[in-house]
Amino acid sequence: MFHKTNERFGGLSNMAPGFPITVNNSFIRTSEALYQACRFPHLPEVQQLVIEQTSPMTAKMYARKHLQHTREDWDSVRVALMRWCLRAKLLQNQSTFGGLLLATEDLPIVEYSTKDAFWGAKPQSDGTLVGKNVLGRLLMELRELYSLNKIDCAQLKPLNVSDFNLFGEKIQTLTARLNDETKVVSTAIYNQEILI
Ligand SMILES: Nc1nc(O)c(N)c(N[C@@H]2O[C@H](COP(=O)(O)O)[C@@H](O)[C@H]2O)n1
Repeated sequence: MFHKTNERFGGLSNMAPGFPITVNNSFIRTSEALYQACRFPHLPEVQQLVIEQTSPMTAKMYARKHLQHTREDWDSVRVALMRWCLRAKLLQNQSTFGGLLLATEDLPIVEYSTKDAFWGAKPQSDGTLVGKNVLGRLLMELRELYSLNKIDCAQLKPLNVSDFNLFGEKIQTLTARLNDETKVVSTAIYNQEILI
């Protein structure tokens, strides 16, 4: 289970600092900011302000102010967008985020949340956690693919949804960061698997 970003597995949270993502040459501090920016592909100026926020929570709060302008199909694409944002976080932070994911071994991953029973699970009076835990499920899915070397560790193609844009331009294929040592090893294994 993860809750606060400064705890052992806090890096699994989209709110965790230290796992930046570069999209179309734009530096994005957190997967939360990237995910929230994806609400507004038709409003580059709102995306800019979301991404400029120095904390992921203020990025989310800023997006909240513009909720009424969220893309109309949001509810049907948000899980796929979150999956893609997590893939992007992993692609460009393999030695850190990838290491953390693998360190969870085969434990269940649950985001403890007092308010969000969709992405996470909420504590009940009997001590259990109840919720859809969609973020935890996506993280477990990603962990499985990553641990089985079933992920391309060199690049990530844009998601196949309409208007997948950042600052007025189509999101291009993302590439891994060159100084991410784990990537090199994982990519080699991935490529071997493809070649076999
Ligand atoms: N308000 C809030 N505080 C936190 O500490 C959280 N971890 C979250 N959850 C994250 O919010 C994102 C979803 O945002 P939407 O509600 O869909 O706009 C997602 O990253 C959750 O993990 N929320």
